[in-house]
Amino acid sequence: MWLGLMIGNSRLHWGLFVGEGLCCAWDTSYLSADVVRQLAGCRTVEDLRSVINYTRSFPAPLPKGGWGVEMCDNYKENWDENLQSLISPLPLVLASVVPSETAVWQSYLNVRIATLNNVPLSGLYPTLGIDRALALWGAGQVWGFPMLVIDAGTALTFTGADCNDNLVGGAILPGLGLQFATLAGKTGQLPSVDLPEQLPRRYAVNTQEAMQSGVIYTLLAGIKDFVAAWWQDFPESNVAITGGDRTLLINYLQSQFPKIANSLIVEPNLIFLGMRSLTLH
Ligand SMILES: Nc1ncnc2c1ncn2[C@@H]1O[C@H](COP(=O)(O)OP(=O)(O)O)[C@@H](O)[C@H]1O
Ligand SMILES: CC(C)(COP(=O)(O)O)[C@@H](O)C(=O)NCCC(=O)O
Ligand SMILES: [K+]
Repeated sequence: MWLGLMIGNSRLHWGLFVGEGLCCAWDTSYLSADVVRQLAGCRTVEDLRSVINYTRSFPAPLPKGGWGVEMCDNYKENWDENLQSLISPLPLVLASVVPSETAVWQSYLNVRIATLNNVPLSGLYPTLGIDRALALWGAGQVWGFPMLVIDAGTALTFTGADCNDNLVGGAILPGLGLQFATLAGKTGQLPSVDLPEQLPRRYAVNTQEAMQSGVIYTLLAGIKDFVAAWWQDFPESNVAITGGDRTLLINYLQSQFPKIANSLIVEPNLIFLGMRSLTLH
């Protein structure tokens, strides 16, 4: 058993694995050095449960048809045994795009840091985000290359590889939350605005809806353009979407560009699908 941890710019993403089987995944906020020490002392899954201030129920097995289901079933059968048999500290594979948060984990004794060198894609440039490389590798492993990954996280990224598992490249822009936060934070009169569940009307007659319209319609047009351009070059390619805003974005896309929405693979755990097949744990 081992833990996968992806440190993103908004929060921590966790996966609990048995071998290459992903048993459950959840998110938390950043943890203090003190909690990291407690985590290292966990001897059972129950300990883990009490130490990590999880935001979703844990352990929440992945939905049927999820990843490593065979492993999970096997794991559930032996649940009691597994509760007793945690190696302590539990092996941790850590990937991070936030160096200041990585430092907090240096005290954890059983940690391996995943780097670009561990990702079997070619043509990676040295400063590429490890989250982007892992998500692309994970998606390509499951659905094949060529592949384009859209990660709707703090930043929104496009990352694509061709049929030779070679990075073609991609793009980075502010994610949905960041766009709204920037508007509210860097102007004198614009308010904080929540992301609407549904696509707002395009022509707004109040400030909040005008901000929602501007950010969302422009982002949707951008996504459409990137995906269309990718399909021109790689007509047979799958396109996968992940990240904390994926569900909202799919809802909006469904209203505005249903063809694109229906052709996207929506998968919250792309990074862990990439992490599970690295040969470092
Ligand atoms: N509980 C939450 N905490 C933070 N962001 C959340 C949460 N639930 C949904 N989100 C959305 O997820 C986005 C961040 O995506 P995520 O993939 O978690 O980021 P990162 O990987 O960069 O840490 C935010 O823009 C926000 O709109
Ligand atoms: C682009 C990112 C900020 C995305 O981070 P996230 O929104 O997932 O937290 C991260 O992948 C990163 O810091 N990348 C380094 C630059 C690059 O990928 O070219
Ligand atoms: K991300």
